[in-house]
Amino acid sequence: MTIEVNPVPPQADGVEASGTNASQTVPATGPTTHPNGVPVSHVFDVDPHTGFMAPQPPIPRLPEQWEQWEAMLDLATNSKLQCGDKVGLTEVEAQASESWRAQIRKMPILPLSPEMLASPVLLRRAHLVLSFLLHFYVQTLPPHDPVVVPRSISLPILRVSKALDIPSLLTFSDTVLYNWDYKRAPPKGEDGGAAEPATQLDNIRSQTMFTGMVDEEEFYMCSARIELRGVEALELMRQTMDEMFVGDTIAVRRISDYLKSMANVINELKTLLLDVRKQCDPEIYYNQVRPWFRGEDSDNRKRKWVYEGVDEDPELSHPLELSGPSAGQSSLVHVLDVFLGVDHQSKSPDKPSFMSRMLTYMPRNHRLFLKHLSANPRPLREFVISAGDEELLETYNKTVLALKEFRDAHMIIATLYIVGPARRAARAAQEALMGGRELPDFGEPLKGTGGTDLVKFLKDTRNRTGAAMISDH
Ligand code: HEM
Repeated sequence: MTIEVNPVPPQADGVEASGTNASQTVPATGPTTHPNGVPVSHVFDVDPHTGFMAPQPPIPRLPEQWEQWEAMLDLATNSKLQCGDKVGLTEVEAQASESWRAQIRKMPILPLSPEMLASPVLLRRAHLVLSFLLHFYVQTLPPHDPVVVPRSISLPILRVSKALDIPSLLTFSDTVLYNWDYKRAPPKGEDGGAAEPATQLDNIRSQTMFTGMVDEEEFYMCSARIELRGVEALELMRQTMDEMFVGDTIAVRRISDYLKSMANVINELKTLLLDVRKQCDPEIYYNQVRPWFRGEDSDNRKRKWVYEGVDEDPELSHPLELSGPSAGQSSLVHVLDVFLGVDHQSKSPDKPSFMSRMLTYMPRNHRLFLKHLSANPRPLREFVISAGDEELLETYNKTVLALKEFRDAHMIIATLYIVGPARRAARAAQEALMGGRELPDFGEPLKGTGGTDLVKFLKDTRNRTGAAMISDH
């Protein structure tokens, strides 16, 4: 059970926790507990209560020093800026965008300060704010203009991204993991402390959005709920790995029970995914929310994104690839794949698979956690094969089936939210152009925000999941 892992920084063998003040290091492989008793997950910023989500609501605003970034983001959202290629964009809307962009170009290049560089919490909010500004800037441009990101955004976002070791554009961590708050203060839990976030799935909201519409918020919160509900799967995974370490008959029974529970959790993740339909309208999502996410590789006109000033700073380099945010960057789903032994490796050696490309878009410590997990010397799938236990084999297969069914549901959602609206938008555009004559087919396959040929890609990942099931003869 291995996954492809892109190059990681030198601390891969001994990782510093960035979400806490902890400075323990752990080896890159081994059991789920560090020799000095610290759970491995703590070191990787995987919280026992919120998993890959920030353990507490992230800071909603940067300190005064960086107020200009926050103020420009407020201005963009309050002015309800519109994408430059929106059908029927009015002159007033185009001018509002141009005036906002002119202010961005005049904004000074704010330095990061040692305090920010030492604080993951500040860096994450800075990445979030700057990447929303970046996407507002790029996507409001007139469709034929070149994409030149002004220094006031390009230099700080490149520096912040370098410090966090993630790409310099909007990622899943900006829209979901580090972009949440409670709607109301959480009630008290049984122990008198605040109730577990995983019990508060209907009590969470987004902090920052492009449109402020409920459809956009529900799109982010659907993923957030899946991350929080998935925390139980992470715990079951940990318990399974500890039992595999023991490996006797009692351990096999326990693992079987843990896998049964995990299949139930994955079934619930599927329900949470399908629930996105309750408050996120597919046409609104496709036409008004999704266009903001486009990265360089899903630009309709294949424009390059030029980050102004990058050549003037020897510490910086031009980004090599820029895919927009996708829940394909959710570490939780990758972890389930790795744990169950689903193989997403690319079959062509010089072309990394989408799944392995998406690792580079995840927070560094989550990427390292995946690397740690995939280096596990006792993978579950092999354990199940060698145990030769009928019940264990059956529960393992049922858990893999649950993940495959999650992906079946995901294909339904992608069809509903992208394929259908894309057809309708193309038909409407053609009818306007051709006075209702017969339409030609799509010239190119539909692209996901992560730049994939989405229909083929999603079918492939679904089929690869099913292929992990073990036949019993
Ligand atoms: C309206 C909701 C959603 C839509 C329209 C959607 C659409 C897509 C598309 C088009 C892709 C192809 C990759 C790309 O180019 O971006 C993708 C990939 C992916 N999405 Fe979603 N998605 C949605 C919600 C979710 C949620 C809530 C999750 C779970 C956290 C999720 C998990 C994934 C994963 C893991 C992949 C990688 C491919 C795979 O593992 O099958 N998606 N999604």
